[in-house]
Amino acid sequence: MTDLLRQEIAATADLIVVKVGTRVLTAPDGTLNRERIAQFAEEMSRLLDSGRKMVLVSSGAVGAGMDRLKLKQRPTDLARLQAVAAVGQARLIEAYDQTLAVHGRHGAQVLLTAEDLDHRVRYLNIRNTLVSLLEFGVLPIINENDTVAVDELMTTFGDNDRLAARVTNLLRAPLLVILSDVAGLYDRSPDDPQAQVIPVVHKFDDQLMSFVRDKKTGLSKGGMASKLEAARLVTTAGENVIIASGRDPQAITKIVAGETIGTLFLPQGKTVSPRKRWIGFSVEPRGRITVDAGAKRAVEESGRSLLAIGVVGVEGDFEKGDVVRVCGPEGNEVARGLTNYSAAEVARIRGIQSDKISDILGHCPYVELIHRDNLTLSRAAK
Ligand SMILES: Nc1ncnc2c1ncn2[C@@H]1O[C@H](COP(=O)(O)OP(=O)(O)O)[C@@H](O)[C@H]1O
Ligand SMILES: N[C@@H](CCC(=O)OP(=O)(O)O)C(=O)O
Repeated sequence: MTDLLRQEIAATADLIVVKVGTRVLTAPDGTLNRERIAQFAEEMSRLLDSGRKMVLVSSGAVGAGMDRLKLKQRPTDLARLQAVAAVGQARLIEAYDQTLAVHGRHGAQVLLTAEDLDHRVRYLNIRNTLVSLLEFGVLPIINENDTVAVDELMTTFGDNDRLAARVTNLLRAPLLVILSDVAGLYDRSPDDPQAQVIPVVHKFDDQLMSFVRDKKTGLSKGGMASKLEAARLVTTAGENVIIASGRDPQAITKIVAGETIGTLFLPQGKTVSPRKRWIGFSVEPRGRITVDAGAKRAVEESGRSLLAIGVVGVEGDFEKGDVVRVCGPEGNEVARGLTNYSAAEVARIRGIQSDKISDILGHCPYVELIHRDNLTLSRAAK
């Protein structure tokens, strides 16, 4: 079953986003592994030659910068990390480009921040640029813009795994491949000799999250938790993710041949429209609206718009047009949506019938607090 599925996914994935993490691209002392970069570039060239469109999300700027500046240890303070990444980013692209050129291909540097993807216009500009690069037969090589973004360098969450997921959703790519130093998602700590790779994940549940055994080290920051979050973002939008070992120099080639390697995460439901992907899986929400059980059902099960009458609470400092979380009475996120009213307005009209909104606010531009066309369910629709 899984093998047939893999073969079908491999055969139909005309556009593949590949994310390569720090652990694969750097030696244990943190410096850049140029041999691995050359292998990736060669593999990417072959796949481009075979007619697939490929996008690479590559970490490794800090490692490359350490090489250049002859640092033996990864800096721990932010400004120095950013400086090292700025030096290294140029080296990283150069290293990819050298091998790509041997195969008649070119790499293009694309540096992005989470905020770039929050803005609808910038988001569409990024999409247009990437699509044009693909039409030129060029390999876009994406990294977070470390000079301005601090998330990926310092925190445990906003890392290249999630950036890769957002780029996959932006391009509507059918497959995201995340390459790391592990063979896939293990059913227990990777250090445990009994640990087995889970070949396929059908559903995101609490048990899945319980397999995460991240130990934070100085090297990479995302860990398996952020890989699972990336997989959730992509599969909820209706596409596929494979986590596999980047230590295998043929990993992508094998995946494209439909071989059973790594962990395959299957789509969680129907394919989600491009605009709803942006709302649900790209933008960072600016606040939270808590709704009662009836409104939760209306949104989640009946696909209805959210009305003020079902709102019981509001948090955050959002404006009209911002994306907010919609949470049920127990606090669980039900959906994300573009709100028609600011946080201050929602606080005044919560629990109110729609025809009374203008009595309170003096105007009522919209009957719905969030229109259903602007709502994306956080769990896939059946
Ligand atoms: N259940 C698990 N299965 C596999 N790897 C896991 C698991 N839980 C935690 N990990 C850790 O996730 C690490 C990979 O993530 P990360 O360090 O962010 O690598 P990368 O630099 O490739 O992004 C592995 O080295 C492993 O220690
Ligand atoms: N952007 C930085 C850090 C990337 C990073 O740590 O990411 P990852 O290894 O994917 O968790 C770099 O290129 O070195």
